[in-house]
Amino acid sequence: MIEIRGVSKIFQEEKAVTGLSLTVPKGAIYGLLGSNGAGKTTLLKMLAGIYRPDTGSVKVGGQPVYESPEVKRSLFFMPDSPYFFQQATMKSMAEFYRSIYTQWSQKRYEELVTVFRLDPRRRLSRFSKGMQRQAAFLLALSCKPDALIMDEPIDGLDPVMRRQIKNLLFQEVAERELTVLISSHNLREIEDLCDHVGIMHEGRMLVEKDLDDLKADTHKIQVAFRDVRHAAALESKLQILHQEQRGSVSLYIVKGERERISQAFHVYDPYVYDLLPLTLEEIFIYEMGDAGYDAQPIIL
Ligand SMILES: Nc1ncnc2c1ncn2[C@@H]1O[C@H](COP(=O)(O)OP(=O)(O)OP(=O)(O)O)[C@@H](O)[C@H]1O
Repeated sequence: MIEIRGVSKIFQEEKAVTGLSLTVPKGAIYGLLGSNGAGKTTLLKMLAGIYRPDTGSVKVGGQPVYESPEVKRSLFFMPDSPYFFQQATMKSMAEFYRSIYTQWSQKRYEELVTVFRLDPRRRLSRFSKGMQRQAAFLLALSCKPDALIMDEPIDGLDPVMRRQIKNLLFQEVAERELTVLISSHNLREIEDLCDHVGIMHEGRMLVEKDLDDLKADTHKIQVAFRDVRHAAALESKLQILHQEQRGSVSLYIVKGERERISQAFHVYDPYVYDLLPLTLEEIFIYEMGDAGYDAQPIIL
């Protein structure tokens, strides 16, 4: 559905995105993670047809986005702060979107107005930040796009609304194979929502995987050896993302196949060996550390 191939974007001297490729299959929910300034918003704006890529191609349904108004009408882009016209109400924004999106569903709009309990005649500028977010979702879903592209969409929503919106997204994906691309720093949200994840850093894609595969590929291991000198030998055999000592127990974050890792450790006959589940937040921090983007101590 979404195919980005070798895309680059430079602003003045600033390389925002460099030779990046990404694929999102139809009906998938893809989470785009990355450090601040990694190029996520720039990538989303190229995908939405707002920026023209300097090199490479951005296609949706096989058609290039930037050149095609028709393809743009099949997408809905939600920027990190919702944009509405001055003086606009939800009703007037609905009229605007209805005139642009041929797939607009008035029935869906009315259903959603009832669910969200927002007054369609009230000025959007008088809504709270969270209510504006809700209004943006409501309008986006009423447009019935084939792909929904969202930059930091969860910010400012209360937990009940988050669950509500998550359920609505799942429903759209299950019923009509909506394709979703979300950029977020909220890893817990991404973990709950997404089936594919990409991690960006300095304009490039560091890792791109199925979330289950990503978790299956990175492991947290607690181990204690009878002879501590064994630890050094392991470094040449395994891709260790992180290691720390907690008394006599060592904690390792290791990339690779579970069985192979277990075999490598068991050569040294550890008296403790536990494989523990890893959260997406841990994977993110260790992957970024591996790319040289470590959390430095900031207490001065
Ligand atoms: N319009 C612009 N003009 C000049 N430089 C820009 C512009 N937009 C983005 N950049 C630069 O491109 C790089 C990537 O920015 P971008 O906003 O895409 O990152 P991001 O991953 O969305 O960051 P964050 O997570 O902090 O929101 C940054 O170095 C930024 O300064």
